[in-house]
Amino acid sequence: MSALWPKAVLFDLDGTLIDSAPDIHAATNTLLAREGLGPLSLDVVKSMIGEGTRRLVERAFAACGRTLDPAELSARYEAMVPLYAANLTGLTTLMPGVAEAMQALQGEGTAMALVTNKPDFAIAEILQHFGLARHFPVIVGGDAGVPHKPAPDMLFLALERLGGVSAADAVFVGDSPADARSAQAAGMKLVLIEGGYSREPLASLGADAVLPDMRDLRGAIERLQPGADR
Ligand SMILES: O=C(O)COP(=O)(O)O
Ligand SMILES: [Mg+2]
Repeated sequence: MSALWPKAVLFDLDGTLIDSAPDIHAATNTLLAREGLGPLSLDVVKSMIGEGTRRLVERAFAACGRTLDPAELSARYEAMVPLYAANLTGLTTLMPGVAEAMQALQGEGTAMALVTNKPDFAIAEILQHFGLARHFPVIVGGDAGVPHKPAPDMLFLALERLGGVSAADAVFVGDSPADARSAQAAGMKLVLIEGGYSREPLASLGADAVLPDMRDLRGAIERLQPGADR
C-alpha cells in the first residue's frame, strides 16, 4: 500500500469490529421485562442497532406496542445504561479478521479512528477487552455532541482530531446504511462488511467495496487508491 494513501482509516464499532448484539439483546430484554414486555428475538434487536442506544430503546418499546414520548424514552434510556454497562462483553465477540486487519494497517502506520453511534459509557471497556484500544488514538462516540451518523459530522470531527486529514485521503469501514450515508456525505471512500446489522442489502448502498469479512480489508483498501488498476 502506498505510504501516502490512505492517510486515515475510520471504523464503525457495532457490527463491524464486534458482534455486540447478544449483550445488547440481553440488556434490552431485561429492560422490557421490567414492564412486562418482550422478549424480542436476537434478529429483531439486531435490526434496531445502528443509530445509537437511545434509538434502539425507542424501537424496542415500539415493537412491543409502546410509543414513548421524549420524557418516557429518556427514563428508559437511563435505565438501559446500567443494564448494558453491567454486561458489555460477556456475550460479545470480535468479528472475523479484525485483529489481523488492524495489525496490518497499524504496521503500515495508517492513522485510525473509531466513529461509533454507541454511547461513550460503553466504548473504552469494550476496546480494552478486545485489545483494540491501542489502535485508536481518536474516538468519536455517541456523546461527542455532534449529529450522529448518517450525518457526516462525526467523521469530519475524527478527521480533524487526526490532525486535519482531508476526506479524500480517508476510508470509512462500516456495516450499515448509517455508515454508508455518513461516508458518502463526507466524501470519503466507503468499505462495507457483511455480517453486521444492516436493514438494507449492502449491495444497494453504493459502497466502493463490499467484503464478506475483514480478512481482505487491507487489500480492498489498496484497490481503492485513486489511480490504482481495477
Ligand atoms: O450503538 C449503535 O446503535 C451503533 O453503533 P455503531 O455506530 O458502532 O454501529
Ligand atoms: Mg455498526
